[in-house]
Amino acid sequence: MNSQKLKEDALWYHAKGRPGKIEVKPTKETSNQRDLSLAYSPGVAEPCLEIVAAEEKVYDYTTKGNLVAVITNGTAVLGLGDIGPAASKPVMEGKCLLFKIYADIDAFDIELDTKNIDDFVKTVKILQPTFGAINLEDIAAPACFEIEERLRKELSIPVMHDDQHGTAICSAAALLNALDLSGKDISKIRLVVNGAGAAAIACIDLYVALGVDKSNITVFDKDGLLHTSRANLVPNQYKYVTDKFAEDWKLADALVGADVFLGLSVGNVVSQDMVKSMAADCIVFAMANPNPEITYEDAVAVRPDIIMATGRSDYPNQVNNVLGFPYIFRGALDVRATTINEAMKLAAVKALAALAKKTVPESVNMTYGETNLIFGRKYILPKPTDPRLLTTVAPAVALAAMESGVARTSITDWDDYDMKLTSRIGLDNSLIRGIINQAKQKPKRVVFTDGENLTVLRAVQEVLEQGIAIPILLGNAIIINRIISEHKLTIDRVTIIDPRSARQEKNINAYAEILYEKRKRKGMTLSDAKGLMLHRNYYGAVMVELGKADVLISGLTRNYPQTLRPALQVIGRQAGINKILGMYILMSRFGPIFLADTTVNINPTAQELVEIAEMTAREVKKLNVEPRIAFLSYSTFGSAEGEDAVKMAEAVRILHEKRPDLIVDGEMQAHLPFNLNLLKESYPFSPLGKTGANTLIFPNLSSSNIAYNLLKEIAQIDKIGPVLMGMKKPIHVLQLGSTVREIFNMVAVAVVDM
Ligand SMILES: NC(=O)C1=CN([C@@H]2O[C@H](COP(=O)(O)OP(=O)(O)OC[C@H]3O[C@@H](n4cnc5c(N)ncnc54)[C@H](OP(=O)(O)O)[C@@H]3O)[C@@H](O)[C@H]2O)C=CC1
Ligand SMILES: CC(=O)C(=O)O
Ligand SMILES: [Mg+2]
Repeated sequence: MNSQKLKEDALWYHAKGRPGKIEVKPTKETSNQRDLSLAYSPGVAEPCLEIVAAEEKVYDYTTKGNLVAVITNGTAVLGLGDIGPAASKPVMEGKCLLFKIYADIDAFDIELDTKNIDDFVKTVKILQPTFGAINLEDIAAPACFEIEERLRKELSIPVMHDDQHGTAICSAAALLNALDLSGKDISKIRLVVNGAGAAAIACIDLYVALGVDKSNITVFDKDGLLHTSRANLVPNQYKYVTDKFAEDWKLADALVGADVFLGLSVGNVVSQDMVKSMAADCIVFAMANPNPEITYEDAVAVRPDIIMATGRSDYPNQVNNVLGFPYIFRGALDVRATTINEAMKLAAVKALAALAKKTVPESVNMTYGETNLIFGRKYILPKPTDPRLLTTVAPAVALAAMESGVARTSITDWDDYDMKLTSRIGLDNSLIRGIINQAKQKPKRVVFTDGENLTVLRAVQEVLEQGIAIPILLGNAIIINRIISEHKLTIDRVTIIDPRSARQEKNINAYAEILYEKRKRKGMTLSDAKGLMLHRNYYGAVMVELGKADVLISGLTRNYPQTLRPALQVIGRQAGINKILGMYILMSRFGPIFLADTTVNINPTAQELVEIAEMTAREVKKLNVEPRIAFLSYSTFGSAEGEDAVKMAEAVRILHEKRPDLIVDGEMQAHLPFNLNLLKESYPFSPLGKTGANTLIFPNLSSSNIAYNLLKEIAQIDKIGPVLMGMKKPIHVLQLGSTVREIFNMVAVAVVDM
């Protein structure tokens, strides 16, 4: 993306809707007078009194145990420098967002308008009762060293300066793995560091703890080499002064023959010549944000043997503290640690380094558009979207806290902890990101029958921008171009076809012949077929049938069967398939939930439900998710009588016999596969007891349709669909009211679903 476009998009992203990136949401019901009298006066007095009697109870009755303050004074914001507290707020909100999406930690940003160390420390100390932990962020050295040290001493909750220790932990894991790949001995490497601030000094401290020889380290800041003669250094920096070289030694001199370069300073201060001069198999971590000390392209262009990393997500090897802080704090909070100590930091380093050597889940490969991410020079650390980070790093940190005696509670059932961690983060984002990336690899020609619809056109613009498909629009070109220009959309070089225009007459005649051949023994005349071909749903369907397009996206309509009819008449079902059916994907906090059949079969028999479940399972697998299927009912394992309950039980029986490879159970009430404690306790025999269900089969169309509409409206859950299954070619009908994002996601799924 070019920098002007990035600027526009980033500003729009931050300003749209509710400005900013985070909000506060109640976690308890507040719908009636009773709820309110519990939430607030008089009921609220009761937890207050409990906490008065035993202060630890604050963790049981309030958000404290899951609440982190992200605190800054805006003096070293990314590599932007001292931009002040207000301007730092977008970055701090960003950190809060990352805490939430990666580790389900609630975080508030607090920007303090002071550079006075005493005021800073005093303020944070006063804030202590509110929070479970303090994440200090983007506070410049040397003040940050004293601030952190004093707060760690004076507070009884964990305090970590992320730019120091989060960065040190992630880059140390990267260094261990890079040395492993280059076959170098940590005690012998020559390390050159640019930047002697918060991040750099903490990284060097940790590298030394891991075995780097202090006498092999040279450090530079804005004023040059950290030399024994320098008078303007603080004790933390003074640890790394040298007298081996002249005071005016330059970075370029130091890099000759160096094994490792660590950049935590500002962008574009390292040249290609400097990298060229480094030792064989050199390691370059250019970690300044947003612009690294040298760009990835420039560095690898001159050194094919390099192991290169930056802080950015758009190149291989992102070494960024986002791989650390969410999980370090998660582990610390979960055992109510009093601090984050060296043992916990080292545990995080080892967990991160080891995770990079494990087989990468398919969902992560898909997210990055890779076919096979594997430990090596371009993959030395896990990717930030890897869901295993939470279940790997947080337990390692929690265990280290327990073993080193700083935990106030312990975890005893680690399997249960693993399950709780998994359920904290839905896999929804990674699923759709994976699908989008897969679509980008092989974009297909998608014909949109509603080319004159603004929502469709907005989605088409997004499709073009992300390169997931090659759109073809059906509709009147004058109308379409007018909408594009009125709404300042950037849709160019797109094919527009108007079946009603004179230019299409030849095609209409040829396409009508196709339809006529298929329907002539079902009462259709050639003239009927010609008339129908003027309708875009018929015209689009024939395009797909003839291979002039790969996918048809039609709708937006309330009348689903009517919109589907042209596709059924022209394209028809896959061989051997008796049913077509629709599936919705709901992006829930439990991860993606697949619902079927939500669109076609009004009252399927047990046998038909078996077919629906098998087809749905196949589709879910195509999206790289292992289906775990629950057959839903008002009855659980025979608890109630009735035709529908018996039908569902019968379908499960058939499926157990026919497909022992599938994880299936039921009939069961809808809450059970999402309330694992209850399911395990009451029905320990159920194969869904361990992980719950992600694929829900409904007894009939009424129940499925009601369920997904209720869920999406009341819970405001994003949905994709309906994904139509069983057709010979990918045809999908949008529902009236589909949003731009829903249409875009539908296109991505349709492209992948071929
Ligand atoms: N990838 C990641 O995960 C992380 C990256 N960073 C990045 O590291 C950088 C530093 O952050 P942080 O340590 O918090 O900030 P600090 O302000 O504490 O430190 C900045 C350091 O860089 C030095 N510096 C500035 N300009 C130059 C230059 N031209 N040549 C050499 N040194 C220079 C400063 O020297 P002086 O004191 O003389 O001004 C100072 O020592 C930022 O770009 C930040 O985005 C930080 C944390 C995590
Ligand atoms: C990543 C980060 O914390 C920084 O660049 O400051
Ligand atoms: Mg930072």
